[in-house]
Amino acid sequence: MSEQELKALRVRIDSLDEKILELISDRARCAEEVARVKTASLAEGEKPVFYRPEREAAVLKRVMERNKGPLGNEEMARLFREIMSSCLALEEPLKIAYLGPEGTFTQAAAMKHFGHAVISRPMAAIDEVFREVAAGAVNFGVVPVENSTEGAVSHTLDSFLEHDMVICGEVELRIHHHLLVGENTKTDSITRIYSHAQSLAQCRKWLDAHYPNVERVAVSSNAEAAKRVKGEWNSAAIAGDMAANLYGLTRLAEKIEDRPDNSTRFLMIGNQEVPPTGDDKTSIIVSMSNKPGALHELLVPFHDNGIDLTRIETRPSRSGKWTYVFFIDFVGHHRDPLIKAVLEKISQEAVALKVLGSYPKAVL
Ligand SMILES: O=C(O)C(=O)C[C@]1(C(=O)O)C=C[C@@H](O)C=C1
Repeated sequence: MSEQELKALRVRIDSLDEKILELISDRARCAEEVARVKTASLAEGEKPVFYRPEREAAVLKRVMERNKGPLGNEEMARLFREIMSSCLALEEPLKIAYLGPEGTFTQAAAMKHFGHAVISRPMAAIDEVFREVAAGAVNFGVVPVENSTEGAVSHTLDSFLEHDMVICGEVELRIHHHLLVGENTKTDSITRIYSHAQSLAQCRKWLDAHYPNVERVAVSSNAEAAKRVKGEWNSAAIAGDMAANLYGLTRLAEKIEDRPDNSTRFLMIGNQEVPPTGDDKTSIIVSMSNKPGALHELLVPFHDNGIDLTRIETRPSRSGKWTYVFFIDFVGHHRDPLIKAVLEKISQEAVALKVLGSYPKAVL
């Protein structure tokens, strides 16, 4: 390519950037107007609801449907995700609590869902995320709920039994783990590997093959593991890219998870009900009486009405020995007439039924 051609293309890019800049500013001004309209139409004592997950899902879907390339749909939606995040911040900067410390996959999930124009606060434990939301100190919380290799995150499920929360969104993240070391680590003298218990389990086979005699130490998070390694010469950590970059660690081995499709699903928790979008999921907790066929009775209405169950998990109820609750996710919104009828049928048989929330299926 000649210098001349390159120059001409850069002039074109500059002119396109100017147009994009103008359009983004126009859009931001529109969001400010939206905020004004939302605030003006309030009844006495009513608070404006700036964040609208159902609208955000619709905007991102529309972008993906209309995208003609060459950028891929996900890439384009990520750009719009950030534009919308900044527009919302003009209306009201969202406060988000997540399972910290900084550098966890949960933080990455929070950014993927809400974008970067939020005020985010790392919490030391899942229960603290729930408490922060319940206290109204933040608008939303982000917690991991299940991993495709290791299954349910029981702390999160148990926290739903103790707190009244509304699930308002979900996001899935591909989880890649690396073996990380610090500047001072003697790589042939590693005697200890730190990570979160779930991550150690997700890399079990790799560790058995490569470090069979090294002590595996479970700590509160992957980011905490990365932090510890910085100051020690004989240890390594298993963590992801965010933690590696944050603590300046080197990747001794990359993508060491046993399953290449290893993914974690995260939930957004808050106090806000989300209206139907036509492509939603619902999460419920049900407890049945301890009698033969109880689980069958619970599942029949879903089967009879052709409702797609996406997950079912059992946990001790914590209110009696050998009694259990079921966490069920299914496709549909609790306001859909068919789903309403199914939930009514189940509640006739159940000891208790609680709808944790209906929310748009993850777009990104
Ligand atoms: O449509 C709205 O209600 C808006 O507030 C605008 C907007 C946007 O930028 O598109 C911003 C925040 C909401 O969460 C959803 C959409």
